[in-house]
Amino acid sequence: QVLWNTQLRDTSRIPSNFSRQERMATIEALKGAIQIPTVSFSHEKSNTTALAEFGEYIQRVFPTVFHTSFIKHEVVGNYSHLFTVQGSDPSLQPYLLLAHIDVVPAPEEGWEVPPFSGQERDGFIYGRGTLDNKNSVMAILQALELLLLRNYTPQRSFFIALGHDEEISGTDGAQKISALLQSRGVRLAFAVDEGSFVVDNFLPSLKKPIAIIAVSEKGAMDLMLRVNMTPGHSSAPPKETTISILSAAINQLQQNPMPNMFGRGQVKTMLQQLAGEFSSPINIVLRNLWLFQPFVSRFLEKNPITNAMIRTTVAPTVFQAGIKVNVIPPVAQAIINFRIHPAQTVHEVLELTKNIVADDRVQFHVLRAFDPSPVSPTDDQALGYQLLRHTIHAVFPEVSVVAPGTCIGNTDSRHYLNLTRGIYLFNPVLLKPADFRIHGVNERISVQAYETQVKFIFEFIQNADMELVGMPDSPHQHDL
Ligand SMILES: CCCCCCCC/C=C\CCCCCCCC(=O)N[C@@H](Cc1ccccc1)C(=O)O
Ligand SMILES: [Zn+2]
Ligand SMILES: [Zn+2]
Repeated sequence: QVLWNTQLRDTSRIPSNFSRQERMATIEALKGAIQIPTVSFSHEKSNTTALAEFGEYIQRVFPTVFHTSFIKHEVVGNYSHLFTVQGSDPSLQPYLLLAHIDVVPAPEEGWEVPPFSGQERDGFIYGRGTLDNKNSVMAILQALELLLLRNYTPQRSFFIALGHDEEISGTDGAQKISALLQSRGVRLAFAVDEGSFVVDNFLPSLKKPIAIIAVSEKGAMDLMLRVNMTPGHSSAPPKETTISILSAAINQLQQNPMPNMFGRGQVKTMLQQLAGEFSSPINIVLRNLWLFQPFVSRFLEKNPITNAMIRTTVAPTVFQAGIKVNVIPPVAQAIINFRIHPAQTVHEVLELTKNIVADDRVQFHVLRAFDPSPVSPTDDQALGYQLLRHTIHAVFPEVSVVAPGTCIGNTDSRHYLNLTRGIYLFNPVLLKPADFRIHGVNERISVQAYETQVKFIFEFIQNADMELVGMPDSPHQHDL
């Protein structure tokens, strides 16, 4: 167990108490950020005007961050932002806080308020980006602004990287920032990005909120399936057409899911650590997975999020075929989006897919693919994990267990694997099942949850300066 020195090195810890005026300004700043429609539509199309406006907006809202002598601000890839916060103790390895300023499109249908209005209703701020991921962009800068206004000077250096194209790959933003840091010889102690939450009532028999820190992220593959045939007159159709052959291939994939990998990823460890949080008899079941593993793994398949944690998922997302009502279509093609379980590889999933489809008339074209990310350490020496765990317990006293998990989506963080093996995906936001609206309609964050996120980062930055007894870079180890 890591021991925490109860005192800060210089005993000048700043309490996370904010005035009413500061809290109001914090909420208004987030609303203003939501109102700038920084939408990434595709590689070819993003709202660059909004991305540029967002850069000006953060300068206006966080003047102290931009005018502090030990903070350097750089624009990378035209619209991404890198902040270098120089700490006073060069013996401490720096860390990185990540977030992204772009959002997915939000057609107005189904929204209770316009998606880029940032309106507040019943204690919630609504809008595209309130959870993914302007909350993090704004909370990081807000917490730093508030610390600087209280004359905070960090001991451990850190970087803040705000990508502008996470929703379409991160190749112009995160990838370029990462290359820039690498060219400067930076090695990071750890990085923290979006990708998991504090969840309440996520499973019916969980008694209290739990915090899941994702320590690995799934791989991905966009696979195009294509069928070609000689076109003909629809009045005399052949027994099978390009559309029916392709549909049958997709149906095969839906009827034959990828194998259940429970026991070969983070989920088993996560459930074992959470066992005590469940009421009886589930706690008994989870304490005896040697016996109940088959039952538990089948249970997890029933919920789309837990199912995604235990297997490679297969989602047909694009289907194109047909050129005219009376022409047998010459081509039918579909894109299948796979999210690859950490215990599998792109190669394995591709081979499995070909075997499941088992039809030579279907061609396979890999459009984009990457393997799952390596599992980040969670042991006593893992500074990033321990700092998050400690800060979670301090800021979310209602959370009794912090457990490692797997991120079912992808984040900018994979572009930083060249700088650290300690990548932790955690958004310090408490979510109830009704608030899982990322990429959906009526995305929202409660005012309280956002204020807590700012408080969390305010505490986290200070905790990163705290003396961790037994950590490799503790400069005071010789005192022990
Ligand atoms: C007992 C079980 C507890 C489980 C708790 C689970 C809590 C977390 C659940 C879900 C969190 C999902 C977060 C996903 C973040 C993904 C961010 C994102 O949308 N990224 C895009 C990136 C991308 C990828 C490919 C093409 C374009 C963009 C994505 O993954 O689609
Ligand atoms: Zn995101
Ligand atoms: Zn997203």
